[in-house]
Amino acid sequence: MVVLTPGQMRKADQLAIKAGIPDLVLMEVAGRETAERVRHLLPEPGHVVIFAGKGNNGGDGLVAARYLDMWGYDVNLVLLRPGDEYRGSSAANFKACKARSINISIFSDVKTRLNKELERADLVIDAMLGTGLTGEVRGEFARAIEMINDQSCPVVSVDIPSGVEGETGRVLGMAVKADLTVTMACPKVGLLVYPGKKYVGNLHVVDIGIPGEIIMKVKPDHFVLTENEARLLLPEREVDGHKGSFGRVLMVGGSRGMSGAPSLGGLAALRVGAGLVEVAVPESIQPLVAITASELITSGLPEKDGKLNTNSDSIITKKAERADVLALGPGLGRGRGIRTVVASVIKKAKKPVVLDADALNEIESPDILKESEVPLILTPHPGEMARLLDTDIKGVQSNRIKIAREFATTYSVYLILKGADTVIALPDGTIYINDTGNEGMATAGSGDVLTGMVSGLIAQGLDIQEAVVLAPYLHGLSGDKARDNVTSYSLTAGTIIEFIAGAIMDLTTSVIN
Ligand SMILES: NC(=O)C1=CN([C@@H]2O[C@H](COP(=O)(O)OP(=O)(O)OC[C@H]3O[C@@H](n4cnc5c(N)ncnc54)[C@H](O)[C@@H]3O)[C@@H](O)[C@H]2O)[C@@H](O)CC1
Ligand SMILES: [K+]
Repeated sequence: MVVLTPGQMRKADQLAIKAGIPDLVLMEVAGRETAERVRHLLPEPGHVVIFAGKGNNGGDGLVAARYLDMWGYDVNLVLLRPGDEYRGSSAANFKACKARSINISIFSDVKTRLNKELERADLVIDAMLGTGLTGEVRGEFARAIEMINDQSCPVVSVDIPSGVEGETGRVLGMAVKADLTVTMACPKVGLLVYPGKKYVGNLHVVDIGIPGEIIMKVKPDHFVLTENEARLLLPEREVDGHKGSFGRVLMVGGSRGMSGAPSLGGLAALRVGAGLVEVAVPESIQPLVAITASELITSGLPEKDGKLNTNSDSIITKKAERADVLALGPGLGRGRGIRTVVASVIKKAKKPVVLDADALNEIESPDILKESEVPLILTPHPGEMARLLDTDIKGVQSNRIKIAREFATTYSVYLILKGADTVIALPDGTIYINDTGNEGMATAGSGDVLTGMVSGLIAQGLDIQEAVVLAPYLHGLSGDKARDNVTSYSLTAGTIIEFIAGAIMDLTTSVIN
C-alpha cells in the first residue's frame, strides 16, 4: 500500500482538483467517512464533541459534524479559530453547519466550561491540525490537546493526530492521543513510525475518491505491506516439488558460547519453507549445533579459539556455490580473524549474502560493500547501524528512514533497519515500513530468526526485494501470534519460530478482501 508524505498528499489533492474533482467533494467524502467510523464506534447516537481547526482538517471535522447531526447525534462543535477566519471549502462547511443550527462555540470563549462538557461526552473528534501542521503546536491548540488527552472517552483523529508531523512522525510539542485515526486516501509516513505511531491508535484508511493513477503521479516512495500483498508474495509451493525445489541456505555463524544463534537462523529458514539448510560453524561446536535440531545439516569450519579461522573463507565461498543464498553473522563473535573472513566473503561471494550481527560489526568500512558482485542484504539493529555509520544510536533513531535510504542507495544494498517500526530500504531508495510485530520480540535471538527467514525466502526463489519486505512482515506476524499465545513477557526467539507456521497459515487461509 502506498504511503505518502504530506507534500505528496498535497500534490495528489491538487492534481485531483485539477482533474475535475472539486475539493468540496473531497472534503465531503473525508468528513462523511469520518462520521461513518464514529457511527460504527458509537451506534447509538450519543454526545460528540468536535474540535476543529480552520484549515482543511477542520473542514473535514465540520462535514463530520453535519452528518452526525443529521443522524441524530448531539453534536458540540468547538472551533479553534473564529468562523470568519475560515476559507474555501471549510468556510462553505462552516456556513452549512450554521444552517443546520449545530451548537458551535469558539474554544477561547468556552475553555473554562469545556471540561464539564467533555465529562458528558461519549466521543471526541480531533480535527484541529492535519498535514498542514508547521512548527511546534501553538497557542490554544496546545491547550485543547491537553484537554482532550486529559479526558477519558474515545478520541477519533481526522487524518493524523493533531501535533504529529506527517512527514517524520515527530511530535511537535504535544499531540492528541487517539484511539482511532481515520486517514484520507493513503497512510501518511508519520502514522507508521515512532513516536507518531504511538498516538495513532487503530488506523483506518479511507478512499476519498482520488484515482490511483493520480496518486501514482506523485511518485510515491514509501510503502507498507498489507496482508493481501503479503499473501501474494508468498512463494508458490510446487505440489510435486522435492527438497531441491525449495532452495538451499548456507547459514554461517556461531562461536564458542554462541552456538544457538546459527541454529535459530537455520530453523527459521526451514520453517519459512526452505528445502535444505546447512549450518556451518567452528568445528568444535558442530556437535552442539547438530543436537539442537535433527533437520539441520551441520558442518565444521577451521577455527581458532572457538571462532572461525581466517582461512575458513575459501571453504565458505566453496560451500556457498552449492547453496542459493549465504547468511553470515549469527553468533560469529568478533575479532581480526572474523573481520578478514567477512571482507573476503563479501568480495568473493557468487550468491546473494545476508549479513547480520557480528558480520555487520566486523565490516571495517562500508566501502567494501561496493566490491561485492552479488546482492547484499544487511539486517542491522540500531546499534549495528550506528557502528556502520560511525555515529550514535540516537543519531540513527531520530532519522531512521533517511539514514536507511541513504545507506541503501550509497552502497547499493538491501537494508533492513530493525526496530519497533522496521524500515526496509531498497537500493533504488524505495522505503517499506513494516507494520507487524510487538515489543515482546525485543528478545535474544529474534534477529537470528529474521536472518533465517530472509534467507529461506530468497532460497525459495523470491526476488530479493520481495524477500526483504515479506520476511519482516512474516517475522512480525509470527511474533504477534506468539504474543497472543504466550504473552509478550514470555516470548522468546524459539516461540517466534514455533509460530511461523501459524502466521503462514493465516495468510494462506484467510479470504482475499
Ligand atoms: N483538498 C485537500 O487538500 C484535502 C485536504 N484534506 C484535509 O486537509 C488537511 C490538510 O489541510 P491544510 O493544508 O489546510 O492544513 P491543516 O488543516 O492541517 O492545518 C492548517 C491550519 O493549521 C494552522 N497551523 C499550522 N501549524 C500550526 C501550529 N503549529 N500550531 C497552531 N496552528 C497551526 C494553520 O495556520 C492553518 O490554519 C488534511 O490533513 C486533511 O484532513 C481532506 O479534506 C481531503 C482533501
Ligand atoms: K487531526
